[in-house]
Amino acid sequence: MLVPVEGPDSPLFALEINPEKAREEFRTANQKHGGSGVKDFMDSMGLGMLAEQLGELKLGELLDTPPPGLDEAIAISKVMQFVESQEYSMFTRIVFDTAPTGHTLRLLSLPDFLDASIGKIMKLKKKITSATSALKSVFGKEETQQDASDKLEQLRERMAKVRDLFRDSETTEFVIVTIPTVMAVNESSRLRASLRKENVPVQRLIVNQVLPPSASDCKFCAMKRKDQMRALDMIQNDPELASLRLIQAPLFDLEIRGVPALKFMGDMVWR
Ligand SMILES: Nc1ncnc2c1ncn2[C@@H]1O[C@H](COP(=O)(O)OP(=O)(O)OP(=O)(O)O)[C@@H](O)[C@H]1O
Repeated sequence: MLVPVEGPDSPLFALEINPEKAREEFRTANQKHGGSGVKDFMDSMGLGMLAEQLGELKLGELLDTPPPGLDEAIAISKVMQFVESQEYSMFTRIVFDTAPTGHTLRLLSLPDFLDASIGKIMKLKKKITSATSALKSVFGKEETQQDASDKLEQLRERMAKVRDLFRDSETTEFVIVTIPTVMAVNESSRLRASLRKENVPVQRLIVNQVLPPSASDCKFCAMKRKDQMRALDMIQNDPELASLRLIQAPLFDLEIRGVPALKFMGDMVWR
């Protein structure tokens, strides 16, 4: 559910997406009208053999052990739902906080893969539907199996839109956020390379938690800062990252929590 962050008049809203729950919705729709429902129905008519053959198509299993990245796809699909809905047209900006790099990359390369997977699921579904509707027509049963197929088709259409939205530099920007360590910089470089391959627009790189120059005689701080400066140098010399607009965000001595703190930090980062 979309909730205002600061009370009723807040211009800032937040929403947590629970992919597991969304997947459950698909699974339930499938089970109700497809999977076991079909098998029971056919069993009751002495057609268990056919049901078993259909069972070998493992439709249920496809949803139980979804292809990698399906969770992210569903999350994005939910966001797309909001982008399309009139109710959400009041928003000027939608910030999508992605999962760690590996998931994000999977997500970006996913639409094509998923398109094929959904296509496969739907083909199987059609096979089952035509086999059972022949039987149903004999008994005059009108139950439809549209629900699950419709949801999959919807998911597929949304994925296509997401694919386009992510690549539209007029409306979308992918902001990479990293920290000044060698490992994080290397990871960000790989991320940028992958985003480039996928034609996703990137302009800015935020380096968070940069230690301010030490005013005191803190040896640890001086060492740490030197270490961070090395990572920052790496960014300047990295073929993937050097061309990006670099924004440094200092490490604050307090944990950034709550709207006033976030606003304070935001004002510094987005000057
Ligand atoms: N510059 C900063 N100064 C002080 N605290 C910070 C700073 N940046 C982040 N933090 C704190 O570090 C913690 C983790 O931050 P955040 O949730 O932004 O990280 P994240 O990388 O997005 O995490 P995840 O990968 O789990 O989403 C939070 O408690 C946040 O307040």
